[in-house]
Amino acid sequence: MKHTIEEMISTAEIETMLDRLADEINEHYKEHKRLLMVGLLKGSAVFMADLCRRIRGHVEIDFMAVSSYGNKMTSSRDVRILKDIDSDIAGRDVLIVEDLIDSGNTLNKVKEMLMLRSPKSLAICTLLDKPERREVNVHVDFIGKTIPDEFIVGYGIDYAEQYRNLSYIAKVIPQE
Ligand SMILES: O=P(O)(O)OC[C@H]1O[C@H](OP(=O)(O)OP(=O)(O)O)[C@H](O)[C@@H]1O
Ligand code: HPA
Ligand SMILES: [Mg+2]
Repeated sequence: MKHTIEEMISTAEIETMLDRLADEINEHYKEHKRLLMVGLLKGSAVFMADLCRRIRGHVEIDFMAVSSYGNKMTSSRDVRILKDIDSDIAGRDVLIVEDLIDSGNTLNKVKEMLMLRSPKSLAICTLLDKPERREVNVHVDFIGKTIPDEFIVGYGIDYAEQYRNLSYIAKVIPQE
């Protein structure tokens, strides 16, 4: 699809969001023993790298790969688990780190799967939330920013695998 992109959230604004989210997470988990941060590949890789370095105490990171969008702009609702986490999460405090919640299908599926493994707690942190697009309800504990219904890219988030390397977040504008 022919398109252009337009900056929506600057690098400086992302930094401010990261600092605030880290403050909230550090406060929430101040008594924790071994927090496990679970990122959903590939979109959350950049966010995870920046967020985990702001979290204090014993922190472990792990990744899961799930994909529902492929090269399209709408959720297939068929959320496929491509790679599972390596860690045993029974009895652990687990924080899912996600770049973006759109329809909610991805996180709904991941949360359901991880809950079956009896974590001590399971919370969700997302950099961006698009509530207008929700198809299934998911409780989100930490939100960087609520955004309108635009297809976005950058800072780890792609359109057809492009733009993950941008240091800012942009919206995609389709062209004739
Ligand atoms: O709330 P949803 O409608 O499920 O959409 C959100 C998910 O979609 C994108 O991932 P995608 O499946 O494109 O994989 P990627 O992270 O590898 O880009 C994004 O990174 C979220 O994980
Ligand atoms: O806005 C988006 N951009 C990129 N990937 C996505 N997956 C769900 N929503 C989006
Ligand atoms: Mg994607």
